[in-house]
Amino acid sequence: MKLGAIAQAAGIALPSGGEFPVTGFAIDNRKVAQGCVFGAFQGTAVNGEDFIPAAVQAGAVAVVARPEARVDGAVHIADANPRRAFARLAARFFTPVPETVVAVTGTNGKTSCVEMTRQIWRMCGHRAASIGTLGVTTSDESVSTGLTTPDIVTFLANMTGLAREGVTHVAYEASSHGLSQFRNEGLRVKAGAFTNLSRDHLDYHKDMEDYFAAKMRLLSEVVEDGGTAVVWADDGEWSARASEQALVRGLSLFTVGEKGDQIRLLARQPGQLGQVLEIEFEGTARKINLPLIGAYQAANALVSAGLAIATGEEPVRVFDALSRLQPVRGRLERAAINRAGAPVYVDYAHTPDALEAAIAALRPHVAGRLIVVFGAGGDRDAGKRPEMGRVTTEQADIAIVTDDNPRGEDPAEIRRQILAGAPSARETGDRRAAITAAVAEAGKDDIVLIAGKGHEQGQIIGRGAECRVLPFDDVTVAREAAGQ
Ligand SMILES: CC(=O)N[C@H]1[C@@H](OP(=O)(O)OP(=O)(O)OC[C@H]2O[C@@H](n3ccc(=O)[nH]c3=O)[C@H](O)[C@@H]2O)O[C@H](CO)[C@@H](O)[C@@H]1O[C@H](C)C(=O)N[C@@H](C)C(=O)N[C@H](CCC(=O)O)C(=O)O
Ligand SMILES: Nc1ncnc2c1ncn2[C@@H]1O[C@H](COP(=O)(O)OP(=O)(O)OP(=O)(O)O)[C@@H](O)[C@H]1O
Ligand SMILES: N[C@H](CCC[C@H](N)C(=O)O)C(=O)O
Ligand SMILES: [Mg+2]
Repeated sequence: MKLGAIAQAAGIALPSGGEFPVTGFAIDNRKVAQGCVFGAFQGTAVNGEDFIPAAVQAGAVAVVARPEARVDGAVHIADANPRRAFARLAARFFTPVPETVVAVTGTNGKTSCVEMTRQIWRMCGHRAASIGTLGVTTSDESVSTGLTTPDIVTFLANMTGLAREGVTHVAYEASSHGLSQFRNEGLRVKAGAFTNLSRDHLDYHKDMEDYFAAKMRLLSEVVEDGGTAVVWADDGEWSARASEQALVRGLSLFTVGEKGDQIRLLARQPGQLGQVLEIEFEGTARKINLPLIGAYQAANALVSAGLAIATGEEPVRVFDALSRLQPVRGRLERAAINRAGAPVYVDYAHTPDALEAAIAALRPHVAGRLIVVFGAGGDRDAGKRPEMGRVTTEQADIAIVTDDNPRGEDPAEIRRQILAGAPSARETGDRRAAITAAVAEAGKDDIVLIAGKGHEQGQIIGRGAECRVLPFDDVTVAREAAGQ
């Protein structure tokens, strides 16, 4: 494909003709091959513009960069927002792409929703995939990309790869980092979902308004004209504002929840291994036997149903599929039962709100004590740490603070910050020791919740060149602690 044709299709002006072929796109000079278009972006760690000469040396034929950047020896595609311009160009290069694409944003529930949406589509007979924290997942396999929202080149290349394999439906996770860095653009996104907003990532976003604005780009720009916004209606002001954003943009609005207009949750009865949901859809009441516990999983299942309906699935088949959903890896996953008979759950709660939701999900099942083992990641929002401590000590019976990916920080200092909000909590830095102690202590009426790492397979220690990932899997450690 010639650069001129790509630029024309993307609606981007070129300084010269562009009568030469493009062989690929790269945002890292180390990945540039002869004939590539290089995107030079100012990052949080380094300035990509510093790598323009190296990229040209490696064969870049064009560089997308700010007008003030200096480009010698290649076409300078100047744009005040180079990430967006690059994404638009790259999206013209990577074809084909799956026909039906939806995206999910929100603080918690993105991974769960994209995975449940994938499962519903599959049960409706489609070849479907999801892209997010768990990686690129199809019915056959799951391949990690390392980030929730991969970089734009990986993202589009994956989309094309999936389309070539015959995948027609993809649900992807749009993190706030991904949205603000234009890591997922240029596709025809038929529907976008908003799950909720609560404290996270305030190391990256200035404040909650800034964080919300990043998420709202999904509804204001990424979803295609005439598309649908599926909004969880029960998150107060944030839900109201997301709905308003959808209407201002002229999207169809599909709201879900107790306050939902399209799928209304009328009642929820927790059972031993699942729950019965009573819902109303288009004036008809229905009962759904959801084989997953917790209000939060009910919310995610209904948002996912909304996405499937918004993309044309038969509502009856969609609601039927909910009763056959498989658990999402590391989300309230029952990892083991200890010798006394106490179940041990692993969950990915790593925000105050998620801890509250995970504890609330288990509470109806606890006759004795709920023992929670948790920590907070290093080099991430520090302000959430005391809040995580406070919520957990308030809602659990025993709270044990431990390490969760300290990265470049001193783990003792992270624990100290959590403990500032949780003076009554215990402290055991070594995660294996903390899990082992919790599992050993649980009696037959108790439940253990191990929060924060979910599906993760490693403990990240150190930063930059010093960074090491020590193998660690909460589920395996829980099983070992339970003698299984
Ligand atoms: C803060 C953040 O989001 N950083 C991500 C972002 O980096 P950045 O654009 O700021 O890039 P940078 O490292 O400063 O480099 C600037 C530019 O120079 C280029 N470069 C850099 C070095 C070099 O030798 N040559 C070169 O060309 C880089 O490719 C980049 O384009 O873009 C990079 C490429 O896509 C990501 O690898 C990087 O993720 C870092 C490792 C990270 O930890 N990100 C986390 C916080 C993250 O993104 N998390 C979210 C949300 C999680 C969730 O809640 O689910 C996610 O979507 O995963
Ligand atoms: N709808 C929800 N409401 C409140 N809490 C939720 C909800 N969905 C999930 N959670 C909590 O958040 C945790 C993470 O869920 P999930 O992985 O689906 O979210 P995510 O948005 O993808 O997270 P991340 O930002 O880390 O990618 C769950 O283990 C649970 O504790
Ligand atoms: N996507 C999330 C994952 C957090 C998981 C937790 N285990 C941690 O390391 O903080 C983040 O990057 O903030
Ligand atoms: Mg996720």
